[in-house]
Amino acid sequence: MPSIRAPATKRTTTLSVAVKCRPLTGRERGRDIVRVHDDKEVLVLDPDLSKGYLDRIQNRTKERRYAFDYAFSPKSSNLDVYTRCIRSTIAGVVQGLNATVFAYGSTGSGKTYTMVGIRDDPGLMVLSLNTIFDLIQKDNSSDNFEVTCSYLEVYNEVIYDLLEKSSGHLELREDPEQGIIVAGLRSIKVNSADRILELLHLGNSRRKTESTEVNATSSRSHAVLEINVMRKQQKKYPNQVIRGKLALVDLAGSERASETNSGGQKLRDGANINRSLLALANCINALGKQQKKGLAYVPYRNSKLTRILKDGLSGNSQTIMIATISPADNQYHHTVNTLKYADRAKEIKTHIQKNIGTINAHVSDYQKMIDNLQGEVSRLRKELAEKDSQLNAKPTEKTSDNDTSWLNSLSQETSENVQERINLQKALIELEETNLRNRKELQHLDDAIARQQVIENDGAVVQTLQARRQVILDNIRDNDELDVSYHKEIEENEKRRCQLQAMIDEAIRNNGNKSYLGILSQYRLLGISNTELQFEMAIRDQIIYSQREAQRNLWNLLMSLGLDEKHIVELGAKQGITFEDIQMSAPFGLSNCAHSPNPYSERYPPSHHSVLNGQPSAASSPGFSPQDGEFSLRSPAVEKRNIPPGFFREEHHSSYYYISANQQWYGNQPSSCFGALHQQQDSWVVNNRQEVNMDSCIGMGSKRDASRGYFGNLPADAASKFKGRRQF
Ligand SMILES: Nc1ncnc2c1ncn2[C@@H]1O[C@H](COP(=O)(O)OP(=O)(O)OP(=O)(O)O)[C@@H](O)[C@H]1O
Repeated sequence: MPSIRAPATKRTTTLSVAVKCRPLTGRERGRDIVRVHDDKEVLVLDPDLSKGYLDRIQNRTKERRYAFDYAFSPKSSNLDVYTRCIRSTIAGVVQGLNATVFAYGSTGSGKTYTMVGIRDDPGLMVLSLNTIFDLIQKDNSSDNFEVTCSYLEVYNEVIYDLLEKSSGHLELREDPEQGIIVAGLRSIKVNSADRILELLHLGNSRRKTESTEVNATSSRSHAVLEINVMRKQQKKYPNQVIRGKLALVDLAGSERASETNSGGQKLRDGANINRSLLALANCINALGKQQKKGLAYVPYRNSKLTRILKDGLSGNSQTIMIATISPADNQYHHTVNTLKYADRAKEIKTHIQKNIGTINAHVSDYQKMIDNLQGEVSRLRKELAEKDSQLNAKPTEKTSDNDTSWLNSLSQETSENVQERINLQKALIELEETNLRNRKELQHLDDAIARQQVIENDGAVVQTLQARRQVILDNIRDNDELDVSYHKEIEENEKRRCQLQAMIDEAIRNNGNKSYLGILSQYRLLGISNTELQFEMAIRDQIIYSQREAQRNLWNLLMSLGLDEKHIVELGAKQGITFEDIQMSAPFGLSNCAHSPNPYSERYPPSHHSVLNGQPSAASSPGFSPQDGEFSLRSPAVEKRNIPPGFFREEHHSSYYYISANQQWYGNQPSSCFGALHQQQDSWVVNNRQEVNMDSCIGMGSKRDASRGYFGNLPADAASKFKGRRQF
């Protein structure tokens, strides 16, 4: 009998930003221009000493002032940083939460010093590890713990395993359950902080560093240390596993070629470092914008670094950014630049939830359809492996070494070309998805404006709607530009594919060796079907991911309809579904719902539209529900009353089926801003108009929604558009 797990509650949290200013180093001759006030404020003075009082009051100086969650002066030690802004987060990792700490700043600003540290001032990596093992030792439950650790670097857009002596190139893979994973990365079981420190030192000795003008030991790669803590319960839920993950990231520093005085390989490294940091900065920008303006496309796919950091930037992670700066006057531009990004990062929201699973967490834990999809994935994988081995089969007639190496490099290039194509196509899908929702909202806004104008020509409501309309138009324009650039990249990719094909055709024409020709043409055919298979696998992974989210929504919906856990379990049993491991964790932000008349409001997950930490969330009002196509303005009075939020996916993508966030509860029945809700068969209706449909809550790509086919969570028009373009 299939069984599903009750989903853990998600909590929306804001990325914490700490700024750390290092002392002037012995190599620096400059003036100290950074001041830290009240442990939160950073003031950067104008490096030009000639500017006086008059310039200042006339706003002609380059003086800049910023406020952050935490700010540390050069006198602060790594332990100070750790105690104030990291330690409490680390405790969550042992309880099954994910956390990311990353240091961001220009070259020589103190990132490695902060993350790794020195003997007398151990860095955040060392301090965090000590805490994890301390907490495990002090834990007085009977739970079993297992700690594993991996350490990688991204150098020139290639991933290496720092725990392997001579690591090959590693690839990223998207797993529907775990998100982005690095295929083949070694994960070592460890029993003490000392053992991890040993591994850390070993890894650091393998890391690519160079001496530059700015920093004697400048890191040329981004390093990610990941610690996984698995907790197996012994008593209450013996088959339950809780997994926490801590990612500690030491980024390479941005630099100017003129400053680092580098050439050749160093210059190329610098360009690559800057490119990936630019990709990170673009993601930070887009995420910051998203919080202020709603849907904006976040270009994670533009670098390996941003793909690896995706969870830390917007997914399931409590994230802390440590922006490191130098106090020297000649670093003014770098310092202000770092602070600008740090300031934007303050807006970023992530959504954390406990990672609870079962020891036998397996596909069979999910509904039958997911089983089928998963089965198909393995079938395709097998087929792929078979085709790969056919490709590698030795030719009957011996080919020369030259031919073999030529074939190998051709094969390598073709597979890179294919991979790039898949990445671009996936990015396009996400982009189109965002745009479709934007256009749908625009359409509803136009309707709402027209309706409202009948009542009041240019009143406050119309103005708010129009302001929102402008924001959506801006987003659409930005996304369209991005769309054009992706299409250009696809054209380039296609050109290269044709060139590769022409090379093969040419070889076929010029080579008299029959079996060699056979291999070449077979290779070409298999290459094409390989691409198709990989693509189908990627799409299926996406569907599985959506299905799991749909299960969460189904659970939440049943809760919202007033059923308690017991009822849901009974209902599930009647349908042949077993709900197990019911672990709805303590509700978050309950204080905000304290006056809710709904007896079940405490179970509600937080939403974009809810009031968080006493602050209305940025995405609130006006409210738009793409699922039911409804647009509504909530009055401030409604906001203040902290209505129980509705249910919807919290990720910015794939949120087609969220349910109206405007429901309020009176007595035992939900109502909405549009009027009372009445239950009619399996859906709720508002004044006879369908509001919440069970089908739509069960989700996209469900059995009842077969028309979506492979394109699971894409609306049919996006899918058909995409299908039309699909030509490898
Ligand atoms: N808080 C600090 N106290 C004393 N010295 C520091 C401090 N922070 C950094 N330094 C010194 O500043 C120099 C540069 O630091 P570090 O190597 O950590 O910079 P980085 O940002 O990692 O640079 P890159 O991006 O080039 O790798 C080093 O000599 C380091 O010892």
